[in-house]
Amino acid sequence: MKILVTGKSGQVGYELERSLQGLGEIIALDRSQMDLSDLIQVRNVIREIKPDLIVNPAAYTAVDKAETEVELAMRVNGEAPGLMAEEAKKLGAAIIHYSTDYVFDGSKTSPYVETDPTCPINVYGASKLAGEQAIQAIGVPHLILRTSWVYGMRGKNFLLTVLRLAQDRDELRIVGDQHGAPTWCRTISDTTAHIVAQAASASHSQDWWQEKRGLYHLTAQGQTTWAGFTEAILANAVLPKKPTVTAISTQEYPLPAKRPGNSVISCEKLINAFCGLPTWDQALKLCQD
Ligand SMILES: NC(=O)C1=CN([C@@H]2O[C@H](COP(=O)(O)OP(=O)(O)OC[C@H]3O[C@@H](n4cnc5c(N)ncnc54)[C@H](OP(=O)(O)O)[C@@H]3O)[C@@H](O)[C@H]2O)C=CC1
Ligand SMILES: Cc1cn([C@H]2C[C@H](O)[C@@H](COP(=O)(O)OP(=O)(O)O[C@H]3O[C@@H](C)C(=O)[C@@H](O)[C@H]3O)O2)c(=O)[nH]c1=O
Repeated sequence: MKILVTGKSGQVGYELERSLQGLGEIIALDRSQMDLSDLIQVRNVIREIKPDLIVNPAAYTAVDKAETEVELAMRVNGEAPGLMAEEAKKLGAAIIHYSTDYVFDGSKTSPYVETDPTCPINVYGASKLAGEQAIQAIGVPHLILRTSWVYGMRGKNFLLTVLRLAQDRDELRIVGDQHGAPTWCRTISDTTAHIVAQAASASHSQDWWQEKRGLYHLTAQGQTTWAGFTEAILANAVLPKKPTVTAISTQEYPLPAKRPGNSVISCEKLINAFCGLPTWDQALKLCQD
């Protein structure tokens, strides 16, 4: 099986290249080899490689910048996934795509399930929702995996921001009224590999995709706030001196893009269909080990 992975320098893309080893011929590309803002290039690269499966973690993820780069965010997150799905369909291939908790407005008081209505409150969320809908409209075998608050030991993420700020600050003032599940990028890549292995070992691949295709939530289990996440990061870290953490309200940390208050998404559907998931604090410890 030939597997095309996009965005190989990103957090999830980097881990996917490792997690998918042994499941087929992995062709992992970075932005310079396949730029999702160049739809003609995307089409040509897919036609040249002719993958059996496209795994697409590449995305425009700069949440605040997206508010002013609307057209670019929409092309990369909204249009390119639809084009990839279209090309996959022509090849008889399947596509696995990632989306976000930011497709919701965060007003629900319990975890969001896959059938809950979406209502993004920022451009990034709207662009990711457009990508989901574009794939769903094509009628190709697909999995859309919505995740949240992704971190790892490389790239740009909240964990590394906290460790950097901790070096020269006595106090970290962090939002404590947004709730979600921090998710290690390796949890996402390993779970994806588990699913791909299951699909590959099915006696009738088409029946497997027919049965399993669709939208799933994939995050670590349990929930916290950004302030709670910060406390846990600092507790695991070995530092000469640790700053105190003060939980503040969203209004006290104004940013260009709005964030949902409740970002917790239920993973029951994925757990029942595929495999279990670690709790966010277990995974964080492993990541920081
Ligand atoms: N990060 C998070 O907190 C969350 C992410 N997600 C989703 O999970 C998926 C994986 O995210 P994650 O790995 O964390 O994201 P990262 O920001 O770590 O990586 C994104 C990757 O996409 C690449 N990329 C950006 N623009 C383009 C482009 N025009 N063409 C090709 N590649 C491009 C980046 O390239 P370069 O390295 O050159 O910049 C980078 O390698 C995405 O779909 C994201 O929307 C969902 C919830 C939370
Ligand atoms: C650095 C810092 C951030 N914050 C707040 C701002 C924000 O509400 C929260 C998280 O900040 P960030 O800007 O890192 O997070 P953000 O970019 O909003 O993260 C999101 O990224 C996209 C890609 C997703 O899909 C989401 O699931 C989510 O992970 O922490 C503080 O309160 N104090 C601080 O010192």
